[in-house]
Amino acid sequence: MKDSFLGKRIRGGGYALKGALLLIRNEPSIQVQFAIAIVVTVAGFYFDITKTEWMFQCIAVGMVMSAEGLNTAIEAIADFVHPDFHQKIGHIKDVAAGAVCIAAFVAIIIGCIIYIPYLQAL
Ligand SMILES: Nc1ncnc2c1ncn2[C@@H]1O[C@H](COP(=O)(O)OP(=O)(O)OP(=O)(O)O)[C@@H](O)[C@H]1O
Repeated sequence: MKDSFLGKRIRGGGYALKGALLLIRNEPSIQVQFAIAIVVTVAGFYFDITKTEWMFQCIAVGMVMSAEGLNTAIEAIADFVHPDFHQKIGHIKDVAAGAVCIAAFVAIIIGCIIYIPYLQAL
């Protein structure tokens, strides 16, 4: 079982889960996004949003947190391979942060499309 196809997949899933927990425990930006995810989940139940809205909301939350996780990994690699100041490292980090910015911008638009009509109906 240990080195079987299924065993390797299960072990890989365990490492990935460990990585997700490490991000939530140690990364302030992920912690903020996790808190926002909880708030919008509560809002989703409060306003009784539709199944489609739940799907878009879940995709938006997953997209932002995944992008932030990858950004964190890229920053860690950049600092590991080149701990000193370097223009190229700055560019790499800016581009990685830019990806998070795009994901967050799209998530904000999705949030507005979902919740503005519910807020107007209050
Ligand atoms: N080694 C470096 N060389 C050149 N510029 C850097 C370097 N490290 C950081 N920078 C610049 O500073 C910005 C912030 O980098 P930093 O690694 O502090 O990211 P951060 O977004 O503050 O991440 P975190 O808050 O997760 O530590 C980068 O986007 C880049 O423009």
